[in-house]
Formats: sequence, structure tokens, C-alpha cells
Amino acid sequence: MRRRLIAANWKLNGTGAFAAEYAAELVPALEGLDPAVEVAVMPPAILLPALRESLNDNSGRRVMVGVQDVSAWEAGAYTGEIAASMAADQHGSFAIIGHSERRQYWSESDSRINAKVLQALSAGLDPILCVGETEAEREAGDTEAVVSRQVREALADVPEADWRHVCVAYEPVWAIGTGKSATAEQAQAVHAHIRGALGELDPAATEAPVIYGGSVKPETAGELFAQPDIDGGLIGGASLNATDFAAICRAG
Ligand SMILES: O=C[C@H](O)COP(=O)(O)O
Repeated sequence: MRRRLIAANWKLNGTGAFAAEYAAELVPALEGLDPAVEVAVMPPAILLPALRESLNDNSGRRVMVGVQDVSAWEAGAYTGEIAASMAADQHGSFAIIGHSERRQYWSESDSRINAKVLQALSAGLDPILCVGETEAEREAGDTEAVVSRQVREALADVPEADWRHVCVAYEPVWAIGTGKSATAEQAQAVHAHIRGALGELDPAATEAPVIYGGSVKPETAGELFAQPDIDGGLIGGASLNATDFAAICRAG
């Protein structure tokens, strides 16, 4: 049985006070949630210790935390970077890697993303690798080729024993923050294709969860997560409201 994961990506939002209020609201709202559903929140890295602490204060230990990016390097003269091992040291469990905003605004290449995935795995973080096509690529009929390339290159050299720690997020770029989610059928088709691409890399990789991100809302989550190859979600805007995020977790 594959893992099921609902992850929040706060992007560039939040403060210590927001983290405290969020934890106090989220933990009771998740009461009774199916224990098989993993829940993780990725605040800006500087807020990770505050969020972890606030979750613990509210007995919210089942909610895991993580970061939105890690450095491709382990240590050294890389000003402004945060190493995967530092996030793990602060009790992070996950790292979003290769988000389309990082690919777009920081020109992250598949090979740089691959280095980050391998850093995360060796530090003991579970990478959530983001892949997805732009609107122009979809219109040109290139969706499958684009996500196949991203999966193949970003997940090169993953050790066989580490596949159980890898998660892929399919995030069509045209659906991120636009209010225009992929339909359940569109997403399911790409997820099935991604699973095939994972299998070509390594038979053990087909068990990696593939989650969907892009304008997921409490009202749309149920239909998306009911698809056979959609194992959860990576939630941006709607995750900033703890009540909405908890409702999305319940649909997982
Ligand atoms: O990481 C999350 C995704 O970019 C989705 O963001 P969104 O839910 O605001 O569309």
C-alpha cells in the first residue's frame, strides 16, 4: 500500500505568531484523522523551529514539518543557503524540491534539483520532487515528455533502498495559484504516466506516492484524491488557512 501525504506549502508567508495560531487551530481540527494519512507543513525555513515548537505545545506531534528547498551542497561558503542536514537537525522530515517557482525565478535545472534530492535523502529528509508542464507545453502536447524528463533527471542515482522516502508532486504550472485546478481526469492521466516513468527508473520506485498540487481547495480535494494514482496533495494558498487545510487532509 502506497503512502498518502497531504503537505502544506506556505511559500513566502508567515510569522512566529502566525505559526503559533496555526498550530493551535490545526491540531484540534485534525482530531480523528485516519492515521494512515501523513500530514506535513512546510513554512519558510526560518519558522520551522517555531512551528515545530507550537505543534508540540498543542500535542500536534503527528503533524510533520519540513522546508521548501535545500541547498545542493552539504556545507561551506554558500551564503544564504540552508543544508538538508540543518533542516533535519531542526526536526524537519520533508523537503520540497524543484518547485516550479524555484525553477522559474532561480533558474533551477534538473541536474541542480537532482543534487538537492540526493542531499535531502542523505540527510534523512523525504524529498517531495515537484514536476509539471507549463500551459504552452500542454498546448503543444508535450506534457508527458516534460514530466518524464523531469522525473528521470531529478531522480537519477537514487539508491534503491531510498525509494520509500521519495515523493513526487505533479503540479501543472498553469494550475498553481491560478484558481484553475487540473480536472481529476487530467491529473489522473499524468499521475499514471509519472508512475510509469518511475517504474522505468527502478521497479521499486512505483511505490513512491505521487501527489497533486495546483489550486486544490476543500471543495475539489475529494474528487482529486479519489483517483487511483493520486496519493494526496501539495497545497499552497488554501494551506494558509488551518481550517481549510484540515478539511483537505480529511479528504486524503
Ligand atoms: O506548492 C504548492 C503549489 O504550488 C500549489 O499552490 P496553490 O495551491 O496556491 O495553487
